[in-house]
Amino acid sequence: MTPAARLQAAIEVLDQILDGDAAEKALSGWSRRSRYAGSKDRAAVRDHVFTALRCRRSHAALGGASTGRGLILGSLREAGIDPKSMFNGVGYGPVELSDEEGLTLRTPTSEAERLDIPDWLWAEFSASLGDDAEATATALRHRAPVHLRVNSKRSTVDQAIEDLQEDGIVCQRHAAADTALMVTEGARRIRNSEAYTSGVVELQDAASQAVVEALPLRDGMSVLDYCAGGGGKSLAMAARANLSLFAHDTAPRRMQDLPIRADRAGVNITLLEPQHLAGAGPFDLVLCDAPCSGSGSWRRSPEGKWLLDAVQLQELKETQSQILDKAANLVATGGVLAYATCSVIGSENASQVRNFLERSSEWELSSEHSWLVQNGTDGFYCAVLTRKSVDC
Ligand SMILES: C[S@@+](CC[C@H](N)C(=O)[O-])C[C@H]1O[C@@H](n2cnc3c(N)ncnc32)[C@H](O)[C@@H]1O
Repeated sequence: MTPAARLQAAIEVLDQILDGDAAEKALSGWSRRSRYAGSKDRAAVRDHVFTALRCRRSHAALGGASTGRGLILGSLREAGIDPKSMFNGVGYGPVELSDEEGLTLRTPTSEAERLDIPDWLWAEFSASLGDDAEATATALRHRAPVHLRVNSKRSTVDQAIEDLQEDGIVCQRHAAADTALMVTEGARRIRNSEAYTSGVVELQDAASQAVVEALPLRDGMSVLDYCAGGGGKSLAMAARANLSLFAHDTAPRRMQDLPIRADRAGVNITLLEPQHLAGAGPFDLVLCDAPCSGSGSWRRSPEGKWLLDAVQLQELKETQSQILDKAANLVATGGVLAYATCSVIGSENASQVRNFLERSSEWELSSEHSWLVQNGTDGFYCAVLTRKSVDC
């Protein structure tokens, strides 16, 4: 496919997404219909689509319309490419620019529009991040790096780097966590590599790994991953110590791949169905990787940025505080409750923990950590709380 034909394909996929389809569904539908497209074409179309979704507001302004065509036009203008070189009706590329499209060049007017944050959230986003708000929003407009976690049950970091190199995947250590690697070349080969299929590495953002590093895990502890989802944190915890480890999620089907992943990693994780939670515990440590706005990972899932609204954010905060209360009851005296989100919004993070501490006097804050997107990871927050001993 020519570069212009790839843009036209992205326009069609974006129109489907703007009509309500999920990005992955629209992209896989296009791939199925486009047998002529090679792997480089698919990757390029995907990149165009995700760039447009990350920068949806500013590119719509620059392109004059919130349509696939407007977004792609806006992205060319931001990149300093003359749109007429692509929108020229040649081959399978986009048809020529109309007079109106040729003229439209509205630069974003507000901070929120320029930085691609929804208006309703801008005040809270900027208050939460203070001087870091602009850098965070800017980082969220760009593609996320690919990170791997080296499974210390299977290998060392140096050995994993060598193994990956043999499969054409070049990595370097990431400063955020001692198990974290950043992939600099060959990311598309990961899933077929020997290191991945044999459980030496897992795909996981470095901040997710850092959250697990911040937990005081020791051999012999009983641990519950209360919001386990696909089990990324469970697997990372299992690799750090010999634990009696349980995974729970209110939607157990989200954990369906966890047994296979645990097998590949050579670790044991027991799935705990919601109906068995009441009789379980107490645990030495409970991790709540709570459902949240996902604002720290919007560069990976940019649709979330535009789908979230104020009502949903409020509902998420209510769920977060209920989760804290329920999970706290499962922790043994002297044990640890860890609360984490991939959000950069203060009311989902430190404020939740402050409110919890105000209503639960037997808890104290042991440590608090946050990771910023502009430092090369997803945005994350984690608080580690300790249940005071009875005689305190
Ligand atoms: C941020 S995701 C977890 C990601 C996962 N820990 C990982 O590292 O891959 C949050 C999870 O919380 C679950 N969840 C939502 N409400 C819950 C609740 N009230 N109790 C337990 N889990 C809940 C969701 O189904 C979702 O899988």
